[in-house]
Amino acid sequence: MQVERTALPGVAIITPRRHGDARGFFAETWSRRDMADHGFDVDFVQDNHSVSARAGTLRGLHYQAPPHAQAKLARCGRGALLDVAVDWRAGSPAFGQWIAVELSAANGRQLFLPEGILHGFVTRAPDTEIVYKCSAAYAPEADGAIKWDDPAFGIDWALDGPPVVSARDAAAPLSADMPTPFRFAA
Ligand SMILES: Cc1cn([C@H]2C[C@H](O)[C@@H](COP(=O)(O)OP(=O)(O)O[C@H]3O[C@@H](C)C(=O)[C@@H](O)[C@H]3O)O2)c(=O)[nH]c1=O
Repeated sequence: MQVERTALPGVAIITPRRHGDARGFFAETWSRRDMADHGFDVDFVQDNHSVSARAGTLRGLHYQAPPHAQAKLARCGRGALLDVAVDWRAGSPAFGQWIAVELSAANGRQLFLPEGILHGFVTRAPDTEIVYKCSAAYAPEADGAIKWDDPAFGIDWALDGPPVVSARDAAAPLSADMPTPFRFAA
């Protein structure tokens, strides 16, 4: 697998090797051994799968607060999406910075997010599917969201028009009104 570090410490683009043949391809989409060899020591306990019917559907920016914080490994099983990570760890050299990576069924890329990173994405094609591994179980009482268009972050979602968002995401607070519960650990 190929590992590309990003400007956010601990956030990486992972591209598994695809073994192509006349039938198609084979890929290991998650290997604990290979991830550990690259310095990612993470123990996933839950897999999530969502499908968004319309292109321009935006989910985020989401987190689970400690002690239920989640590292995630996301990939796109069908269609294409722009995956966004925002560093929300107090004391991080990249605090408040964001990156966006195109994940698609075609490019096979994955995005690894450590704890303390806000996660969101916008779909680029109808019926786009995302699957992601999480290092902590769902804990509704710790589930949180920050407004996707928070001016403190200034994320360029490259939208054509207003996105499709959930009622919860439309009403999410700004980061200025929600102190981060995360601390950066180098
Ligand atoms: C996240 C989650 C939701 N649910 C339920 C709660 C709710 O009834 C329904 C839909 O939840 P949501 O609207 O929060 O789904 P969604 O907006 O897709 O939330 C997800 O967004 C992306 C960006 C993430 O990073 C995820 O961690 C998660 O927060 O599913 C679970 O049962 N388990 C879970 O782990």
